Amino acid sequence: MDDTGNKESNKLKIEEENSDIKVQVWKYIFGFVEMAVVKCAIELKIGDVIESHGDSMTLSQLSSSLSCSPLLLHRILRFLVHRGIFKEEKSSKSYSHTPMSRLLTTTGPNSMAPIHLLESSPVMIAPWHNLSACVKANGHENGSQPFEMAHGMDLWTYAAANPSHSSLLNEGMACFARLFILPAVLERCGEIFDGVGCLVDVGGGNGTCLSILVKACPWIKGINFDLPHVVSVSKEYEGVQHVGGDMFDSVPKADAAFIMEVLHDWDDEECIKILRNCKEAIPEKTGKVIIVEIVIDEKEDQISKYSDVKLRMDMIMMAHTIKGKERTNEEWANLLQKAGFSYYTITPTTTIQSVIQAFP
Ligand SMILES: C[S@@+](CC[C@H](N)C(=O)[O-])C[C@H]1O[C@@H](n2cnc3c(N)ncnc32)[C@H](O)[C@@H]1O
Ligand SMILES: COc1ccc(-c2cc(=O)c3c(O)c(O)c(O)cc3o2)cc1
Repeated sequence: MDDTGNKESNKLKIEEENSDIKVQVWKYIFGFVEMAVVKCAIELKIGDVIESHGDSMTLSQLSSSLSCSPLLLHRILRFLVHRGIFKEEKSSKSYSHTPMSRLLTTTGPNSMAPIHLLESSPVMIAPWHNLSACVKANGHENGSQPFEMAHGMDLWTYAAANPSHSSLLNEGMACFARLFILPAVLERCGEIFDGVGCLVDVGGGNGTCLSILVKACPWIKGINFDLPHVVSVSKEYEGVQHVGGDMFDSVPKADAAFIMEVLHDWDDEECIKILRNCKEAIPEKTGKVIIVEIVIDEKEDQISKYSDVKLRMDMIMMAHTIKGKERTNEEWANLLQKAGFSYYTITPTTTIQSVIQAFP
């Protein structure tokens, strides 16, 4: 092809790429719209009403049940149906559930509402506005945290001072444990709990995780260890003892320690302190620390369908803690070595987290 031909084909390629970019750019500019409209659907209880109706519902049935504008409701449902949240049956002009919309009911074992309402709450959105300032400020010593800039204290201090937010946080985390992580851990590596008589869940939240584990592994006696303001309002579960304390001081003794989605909230120095206290709590010869956390994919051949959400979680840690982060295999190895563990294994699961077992 002569020069003119090359120039023309390059011009076409750039135009094609540009037209694609001109479409892709909107998801960054208006990315918040999906979160906000799903939040609206949850607060309207659209999913709950369709579920309790037991079948599909027409727009007028829905709008009268929800006491809301049929015109606005139609436009919200049109937006949601377009992305597979609810289904419109053209013949009967009615709406029914899809697997994704079932996650948006406000109650029941499949509800993701608590974590969505947590992430979309003003308390958790506010820190994002401080991100760039904190990224700059942390270029030097003692930079501030986005959450602290927004609320005057860190996430956990705020939760201790605001019981309603603490409940939203704990219910949200429990959602993830119940719906995603525990099923994935038990499916892929349930044998890690064989022979464990007493298991302490460090930073276990409201005990949901242990309540599921002791049902699946009835030989386990669970100790749910978290801050006093968390365990003091936690529901009682058979086989689970709630213990309040500070993981930076000490961890209750057990055959094995379990710590899920906690270490990523903290920097290396704080993680080493927590891990050393976990190591102190277990038998030197037979004990282990079971860590459930994201392992960031570094190499091209590790990239998976979960790679994007893992990086999103790393950004959430930056916005909510600045000190916390998701870690790569190498970073986990470095942390565990500094905390005095002799060896570790990493087992991927069928969700975004992996199971890291650390042995004294
Ligand atoms: C992100 S949540 C994870 C909860 C639970 N492991 C899960 O995955 O659902 C982190 C937990 O660490 C707890 N936590 C924070 N600081 C703590 C401390 N100093 N001692 C004990 N627990 C703490 C919080 O109260 C919260 O329940
Ligand atoms: C799919 O499994 C999960 C996804 C996300 C999370 C999760 C863990 C956290 O620790 C966490 C957090 O600390 C936080 O401040 C936040 O806003 C969200 C969040 O999500 C767990 C499991």
